[in-house]
Amino acid sequence: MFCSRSSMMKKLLTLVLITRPNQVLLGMKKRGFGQGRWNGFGGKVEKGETILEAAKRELFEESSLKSDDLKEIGLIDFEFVGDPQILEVHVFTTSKFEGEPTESSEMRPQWFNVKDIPFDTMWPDDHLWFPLFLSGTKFKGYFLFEGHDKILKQTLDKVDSLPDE
Ligand SMILES: CNc1ncnc2c1ncn2[C@@H]1O[C@H](COP(=O)(O)OP(=O)(O)OP(=O)(O)O)[C@@H](O)[C@H]1O
Repeated sequence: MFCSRSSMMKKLLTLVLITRPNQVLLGMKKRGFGQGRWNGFGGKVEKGETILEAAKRELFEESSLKSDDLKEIGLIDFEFVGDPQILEVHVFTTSKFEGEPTESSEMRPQWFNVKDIPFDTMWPDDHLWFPLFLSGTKFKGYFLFEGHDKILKQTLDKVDSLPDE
């Protein structure tokens, strides 16, 4: 199979943010990448599935929620100094879902008021783009990290549409 240099260097990931009036559902990551931080639900896109399918699957695996209404709202590239692989994170949101948030081996879900989002215990990029997500504005971003706590470079732009739509 032919893989272009850019696709070889990219890892596709999903991130799903579930909302209800004035609240957002976050999960405390219990293990693996981003352990100890609140985040949306998501993970790696597996072979043979679309990005949207991966988003739905990870949402269900990590929170027990199902949704057929995920809308892509953001696209973020993350780069880490010393690592050639870019993480391409597709951010989805919906307020239409079924089920009760349930703790999984990976995530402990909790509703947060939008005025009370625990940015101090989240990835440092989140407080920069959450306002766009919360206001329903589509966005594209790029963040260069040194380690997991420091952003060295960033871009963040509002967009009218995202490539996969
Ligand atoms: C650097 N700044 C960041 N800011 C906000 N969110 C970030 C992030 N970097 C990664 N993310 C998200 O973190 C999850 C990791 O998922 P991750 O545990 O690696 O995937 P998956 O569940 O497939 O893993 P296992 O195969 O079980 O290890 C995934 O939603 C991804 O979008």
